[in-house]
Amino acid sequence: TIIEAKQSVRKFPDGFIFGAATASYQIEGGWDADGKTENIWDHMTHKEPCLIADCSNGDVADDSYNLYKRDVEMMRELGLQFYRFSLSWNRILPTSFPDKINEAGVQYYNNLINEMLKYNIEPMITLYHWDLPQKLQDMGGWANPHIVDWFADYARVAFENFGDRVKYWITMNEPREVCYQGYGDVTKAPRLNMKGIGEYMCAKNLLVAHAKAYDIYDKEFREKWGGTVGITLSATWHEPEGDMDADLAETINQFEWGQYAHPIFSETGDFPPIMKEMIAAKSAEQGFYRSRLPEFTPEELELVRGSSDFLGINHYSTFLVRKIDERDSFEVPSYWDDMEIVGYQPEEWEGGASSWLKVVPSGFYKLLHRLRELYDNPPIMITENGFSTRGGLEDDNRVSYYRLYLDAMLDAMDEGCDVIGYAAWSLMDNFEWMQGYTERFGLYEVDYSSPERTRTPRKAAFVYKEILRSRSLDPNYVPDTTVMTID
Ligand SMILES: O=S(=O)(O)CCCN1CCN(CCO[C@@H]2O[C@H](CO)[C@@H](O)[C@H](O)[C@H]2O)CC1
Repeated sequence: TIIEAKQSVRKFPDGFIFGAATASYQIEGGWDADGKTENIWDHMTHKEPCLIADCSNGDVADDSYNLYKRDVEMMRELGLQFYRFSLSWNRILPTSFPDKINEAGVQYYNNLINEMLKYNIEPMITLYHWDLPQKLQDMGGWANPHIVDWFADYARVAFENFGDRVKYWITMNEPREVCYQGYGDVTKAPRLNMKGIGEYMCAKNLLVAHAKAYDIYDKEFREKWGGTVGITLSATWHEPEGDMDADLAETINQFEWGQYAHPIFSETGDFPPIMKEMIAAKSAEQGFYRSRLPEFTPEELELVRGSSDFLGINHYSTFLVRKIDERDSFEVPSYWDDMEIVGYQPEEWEGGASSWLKVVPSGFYKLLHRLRELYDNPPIMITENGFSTRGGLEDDNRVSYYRLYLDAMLDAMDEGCDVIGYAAWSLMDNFEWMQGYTERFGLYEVDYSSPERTRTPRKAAFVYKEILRSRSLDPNYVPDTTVMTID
């Protein structure tokens, strides 16, 4: 189905900011350089290399640990206003705790931040983008309530060292992927697979940890530095097919991103009521003495509610939903059995290299309106949106994806959704987790066969550059891709 972008040229509002995003484990390399210690992705990829599609890892990745000046040059070529990147917890704190600060690690991030500020590119830091210190995972990781203080102590060190120059902070990247895929399944490190139990313990502790970090910024740093702190949620849009009742779609949206948005952005706080009801009923049925969904204490509820200045959203695609039936065999207990719903995407939908990435711009539009309705129109920063291919510079399908999704976003903004900025995922190809380097998301292609990890702009980089330069969306713009300049 060819989805036509509108033919008119559309302007972005003044004040709207454009960027691009990456993450530490996916780009830095230097996995054990200058005192950095092991995280759960180092550990997993070294222990079982071929869990990754191409048996690769992030030991070197894009080598941004050494090539960050080229990265900043690329940001200048694109004309980025901001760049979202994440800190490697144990590049800064080798023991995971603040008893020892690794000056070389702090220096790397200071070098990157200072190089960006030299060219007026705003740094946006994600404190946690999945690379937990292995030592903390050995002590239970996100299932251990002590992680609240471990994370808060780490956050304070980051605020102290970079907060004078960094005004945009994101505590967590995609809690649902951390908890469901890492603790309730085997599709992300640490692959604990404690279905129906681990992901909910992780969810509660991670939310409290996030809130404690927010509170620290609020009380100890906001007065003197005036930055903003938010959280980034992965938000897939789900919708009913045909005459299926809309409640099914609403339930899976609430289990997927409402699980984290409701405790922070809703009037009442706490997990979504539908989640509490369904998991409590299932737990009783299954003989548990108490619900498998942990409870917040009254103090925790208060700490979490309202603990974000903006809502970061990573959106890529849309799923249809159906009730679980005899075709399915979800384990009991499990996240999927708890909601008795499953998402799926029709074969004929046009997609990217990632199995779950179908081109459905209308889903983005609907998601933005739903978030506006549910949480009283919070300021939303699109912290990731992008398209994967198998490689190649003539990426017309990536160009089309960006145009369609930015067009859908402008429609939602024209109708009142408070979207304040947008970051393309990703500045350059990088380690795509369990898919290794087989799925490419970069505006710039990275050559992994060259020790220099040469970065080359794709057609989409030239188109994105023009969108940022003209601050408008022209579906008929044809870029001259012969040379990339810094304007
Ligand atoms: O419901 S299911 O579990 O059957 C599948 C739902 C679809 N998921 C939604 C979340 N998305 C996270 C994307 O993950 C984000 O996007 C980038 C590209 O993957 C990563 O490289 C980034 O690190 C990450 O922040 C992966 C696909």
